[in-house]
Amino acid sequence: MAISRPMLIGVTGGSGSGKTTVSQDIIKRLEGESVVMIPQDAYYRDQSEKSMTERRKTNYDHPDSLDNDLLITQLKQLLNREAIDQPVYDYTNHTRSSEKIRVEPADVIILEGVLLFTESNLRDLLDIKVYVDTDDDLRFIRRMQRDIVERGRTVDSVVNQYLETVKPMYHQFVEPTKRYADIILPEGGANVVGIGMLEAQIRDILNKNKA
Ligand SMILES: Nc1ncnc2c1ncn2[C@@H]1O[C@H](COP(=O)(O)OP(=O)(O)O)[C@@H](O)[C@H]1O
Ligand SMILES: Nc1ccn([C@@H]2O[C@H](COP(=O)(O)O)[C@@H](O)[C@H]2O)c(=O)n1
Repeated sequence: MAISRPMLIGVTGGSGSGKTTVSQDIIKRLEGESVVMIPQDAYYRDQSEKSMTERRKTNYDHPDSLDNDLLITQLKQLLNREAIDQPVYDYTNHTRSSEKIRVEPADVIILEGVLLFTESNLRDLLDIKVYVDTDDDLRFIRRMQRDIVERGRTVDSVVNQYLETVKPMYHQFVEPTKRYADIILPEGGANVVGIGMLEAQIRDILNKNKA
């Protein structure tokens, strides 16, 4: 039985904090329930008109780099139980790919991304706000390993980007939004107790809405 209104959970925190890991763990724990995950990264602006040199200079940790209007429109569609055609982001080429993913509505929508709580229009849609809080050094190490293996980056490019934009923007735009969180989850995916409590809260809301 579907619940009356889908539940929207926002999982934010710095790059490499474990947002994706936590979100995937929640989805695994909620097996059998109707759950979908939306990455905010899919809504980075299209830059196909720009040269590769220009794309490399973009500040991807500033709120203006994201098309939050499209994200909010599509979230409202999912909340109204309408399917969406979600954009797909290509990190190697720093732009949207030509593909789109059809996402069907679900009872639980997990939205994860670095800049979820900066804009009140987006924040106000979230039923549960989670901030994954992981030390800067761990986040940097994890990002370095991941970006080289999965996002086509070099050691130099990861280090330069981190010092020029990722770190200063984190302290300017991301970390201050911790105060909006309902739940602060230290250590991300390793925090089984915290994730278990989040799972219990989601199940509680689901069961109340099904009754
Ligand atoms: N607790 C952890 N211990 C070790 N590695 C982790 C842990 N959590 C996440 N990672 C790894 O760190 C990288 C970044 O994690 P991810 O969940 O993608 O972070 P985010 O979505 O916040 O950028 C991934 O390669 C992931 O496998
Ligand atoms: N072309 C791009 C677009 C984004 N990024 C970085 O992605 C980070 C957010 O994703 P996480 O999975 O790490 O949360 C963000 O910090 C951007 O710097 C990029 O490097 N290139």
